[in-house]
Amino acid sequence: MTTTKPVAVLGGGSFGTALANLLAGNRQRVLLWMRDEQQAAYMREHGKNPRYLKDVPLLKGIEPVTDLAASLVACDMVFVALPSTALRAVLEPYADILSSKLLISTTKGIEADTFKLMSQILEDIAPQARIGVLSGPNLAREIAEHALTASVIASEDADLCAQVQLVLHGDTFRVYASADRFGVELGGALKNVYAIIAGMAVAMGMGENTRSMLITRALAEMTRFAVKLGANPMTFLGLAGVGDLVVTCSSVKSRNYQIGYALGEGLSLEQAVERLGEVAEGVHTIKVLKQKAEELGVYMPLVTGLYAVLFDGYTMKQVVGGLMLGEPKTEVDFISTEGFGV
Ligand SMILES: NC(=O)c1ccc[n+]([C@@H]2O[C@H](COP(=O)([O-])OP(=O)(O)OC[C@H]3O[C@@H](n4cnc5c(N)ncnc54)[C@H](O)[C@@H]3O)[C@@H](O)[C@H]2O)c1
Ligand SMILES: O=P(O)(O)OC[C@H](O)CO
Repeated sequence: MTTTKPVAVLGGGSFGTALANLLAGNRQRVLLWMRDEQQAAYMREHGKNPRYLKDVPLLKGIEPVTDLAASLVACDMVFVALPSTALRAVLEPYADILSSKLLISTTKGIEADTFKLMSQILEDIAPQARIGVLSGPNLAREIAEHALTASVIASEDADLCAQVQLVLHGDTFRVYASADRFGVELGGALKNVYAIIAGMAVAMGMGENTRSMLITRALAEMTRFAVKLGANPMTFLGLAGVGDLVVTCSSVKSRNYQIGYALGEGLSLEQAVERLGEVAEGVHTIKVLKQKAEELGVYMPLVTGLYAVLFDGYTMKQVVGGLMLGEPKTEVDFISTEGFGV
């Protein structure tokens, strides 16, 4: 299916590039917006991104551009693939133009001062816009290399979901719809924190039992937190919950995992971030999440442990000791514990 107007993708990084190719592969015209004119000029001339997914040819139909206002005016559907730290500042000046658009966030982060998810920021900026979230186990590199992939478009607006399915569905990319925007988006933001822990654990030589324990307890922890905020726990059993958690905690292609791996090798957080040179949202999320969990009184030992290692000078060994020797507990939160006394 092709729409008559081009589709806008905002962000010239890995995900913006992969998404633009996916859309162009479905014969959509794409305006791929980035802030750097030199980068856009290089992409127009060489048909490749000089910095991200460098070896992936850009498909015909993608126009790298730097005029944000003109790009937004030209399109009805806008995918946002900007870092969470930049999204509000970049888009706020264009509130009027954004009001009539379909805005789909792909950014998996949480705003520091407000604890808002990215689609909530889009709502703040353009309350009249139609808003959705695309999330799932979606490593940019694998999408660009046509690995079979599934994702979730989540919105209260069923027509928006259908339109996004139409432009993205293809031989290698399948899109499921969900009405639980909050749960889908929260899952994508929370899993980054656990991927840092997983990377760290791998660098320190963890076994397969340990990986399984970590991912499963991470799922329990993030679901407990999400339920406290009013989310539907069932969403966490889907692609945007456990699906994304598994891929991000298992893949060396995940940047959050790479940050954790570097920490496990003994680098400081600053060194790890510098070595990566790309966005790893979990580095920001851990701070606000720890604070929010305390505020809400939600038990999140993995989050507390990672925070202690990153910012309070604890060693991984001390934290792991505390976790393993903690008081005995029952397992799945949502099963009755009557008679267990815990
Ligand atoms: N890469 C993936 O596999 C993937 C998959 C799904 C979702 N995401 C999400 O997409 C978002 C973007 O990640 P990415 O992988 O593209 O990051 P990236 O590090 O590959 O690229 C980030 C891009 O944002 C640009 N940028 C930074 N600050 C900017 C600003 N103020 N104005 C305009 N552009 C700015 C950078 O120049 C760069 O082009 C993140 O929230 C990430 O969680 C990424
Ligand atoms: O590379 P990461 O760690 O930002 O993860 C990318 C995607 O979110 C995986 O679904």
